[in-house]
Amino acid sequence: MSSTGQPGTRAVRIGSLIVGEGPAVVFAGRPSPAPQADGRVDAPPDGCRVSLARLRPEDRHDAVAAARAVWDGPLLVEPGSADDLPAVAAHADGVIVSAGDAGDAGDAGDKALVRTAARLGLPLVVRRGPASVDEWLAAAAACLDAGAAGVVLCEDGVRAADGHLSVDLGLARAARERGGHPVLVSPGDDAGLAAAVVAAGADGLWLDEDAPAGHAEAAREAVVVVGALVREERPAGIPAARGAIDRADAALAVILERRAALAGVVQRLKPVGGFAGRDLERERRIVAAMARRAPRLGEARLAPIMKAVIESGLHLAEEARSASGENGREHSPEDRPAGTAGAQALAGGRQDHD
Ligand SMILES: C=C(O[C@@H]1C=C(C(=O)O)C=C[C@H]1O)C(=O)O
Repeated sequence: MSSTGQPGTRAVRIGSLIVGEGPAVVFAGRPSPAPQADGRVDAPPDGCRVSLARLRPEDRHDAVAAARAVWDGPLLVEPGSADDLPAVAAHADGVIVSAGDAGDAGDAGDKALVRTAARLGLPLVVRRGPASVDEWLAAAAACLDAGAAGVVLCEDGVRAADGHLSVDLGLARAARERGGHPVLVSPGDDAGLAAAVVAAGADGLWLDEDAPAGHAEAAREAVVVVGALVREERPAGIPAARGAIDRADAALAVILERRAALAGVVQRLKPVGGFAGRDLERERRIVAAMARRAPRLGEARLAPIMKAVIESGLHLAEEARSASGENGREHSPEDRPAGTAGAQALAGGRQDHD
């Protein structure tokens, strides 16, 4: 955000959410306050999304109103026809349209729908479908010409006859670069692609409306951890800077947990493990290597940090060893470096919550 608190040119506001700068975002499907089978309620996504085309026309207004009744956060709605626009205007924070409808190839009715939607004073999210990058960007330009309050592109991929969804991250990246608009990617219901989406430079993703419970939360974890590593953030105030620090710390926690597990493996394999087998020359080389990637901190500041990190790992290994008897090889919890949600997110794995 700029120093005035307004989003920059790439960023688009959807309700209370800024898309395009700051953290990457996750839109889930229809909002649902329902707890899961184990009584757990998922952490809320950043936004929700309702598509009306697959509902009967007479049910659509109520569907949008029902979504708004249970969800006061950012809400995107995809109208099925111009008749749905009053409900969209009353409740939505953004309108989803198709590049094929907005661009030159759209038929008169579809183009009229997009033009009317653009005049609602809301941002438009333009799905690519089978359009080329040129057609996609031309559709985005047409939406802005028609009065849209900002445009977000969404790479929603192409579904083959066998049901397989092909999402083109390279194309999404090229369109973001060329068009200057934020880009979302829709990886179907596969939260395991969330890390790749953010690593490719997209500003967020949306999941299928029927994605299983827990997938939005898993996608969010991946987006936070990977986003902390790859997204440039220029926070303008203390709350934004603290938010960015929280995301960096989330990634740090995942790495620290993983590192402790790996150091524990070495303790069990070395002839003399734990504090008794400490290797200070190896520790010095670790700090020197890290200083090349963290030159502002440098060796002098990294050394005490890594001393604390290494000693925590040694304490953990010694505790695990005494808890599991003589050799410490059985039942060691640190044998499972991929056991946390964050680590699974980094690995692009799915979260199963059933
Ligand atoms: C892991 C080892 O044991 C100790 C812990 C280290 C670490 O956490 O990186 C490094 C050196 C040793 O003091 C090792 O020898 O590599």
